[in-house]
Amino acid sequence: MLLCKLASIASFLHLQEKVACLSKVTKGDDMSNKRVQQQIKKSLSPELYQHSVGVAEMAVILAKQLGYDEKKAYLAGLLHDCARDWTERDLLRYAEKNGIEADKFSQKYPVLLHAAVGAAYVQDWGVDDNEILAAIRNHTLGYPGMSLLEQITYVADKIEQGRTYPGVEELRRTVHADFYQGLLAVAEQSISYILHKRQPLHPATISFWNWLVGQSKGE
Ligand SMILES: Nc1ncnc2c1ncn2[C@@H]1O[C@H](COP(=O)(O)OP(=O)(O)O)[C@@H](O)[C@H]1O
Repeated sequence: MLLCKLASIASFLHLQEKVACLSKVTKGDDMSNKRVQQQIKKSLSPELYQHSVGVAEMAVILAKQLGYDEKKAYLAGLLHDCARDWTERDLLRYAEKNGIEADKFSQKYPVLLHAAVGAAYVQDWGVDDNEILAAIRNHTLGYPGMSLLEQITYVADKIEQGRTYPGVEELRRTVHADFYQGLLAVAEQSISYILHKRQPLHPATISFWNWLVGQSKGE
């Protein structure tokens, strides 16, 4: 009888241990998320941090609209510009040291490396979700066949609440009415902006545009 009671107490304690362990893992996730949030706040200028929070919040709105994981969308948005404040020299040096390919275009315009460098850099903070890393890596140039999280981050970057350029309100309306029409309109706006400044367009963005147009025509 006593043995039986002891056994049931032991099994109860074992269960409790298991529950405690499980909640530690969950807590650990929340804590590491918190740590990442503190890291990013420390790493950015107040303006860029505000933009990043804006992108994270808009990414959550879009994730809700599209039925995507809101936590992942938030983190991708928050971290997307983590290397945007770096100097050209630091971007080039980091890329070289970490085996990040700087194509001819990026060698000439190293600011474009902030996306790929950012995706490598956040791994030091423990961010290892491949979808989030890809969303950071591709948020500036785009490419054909972007994943949903990459598209969300790309769009959120251009229409977050802090953006005030002419036409942004209309873009927000289009995105919320039909995300894919909105994506096309956002890409059109940001490509036109670069062309208007008479700047060259990265080849990945040309392919991205051609893909988007094809998609919109059902090709
Ligand atoms: N697809 C592209 N091709 C060539 N240059 C680009 C492209 N996208 C952005 N740029 C240029 O890179 C710089 C930084 O881009 P980005 O970080 O997206 O702008 P912002 O600081 O407005 O968010 C800008 O000067 C922009 O003109």
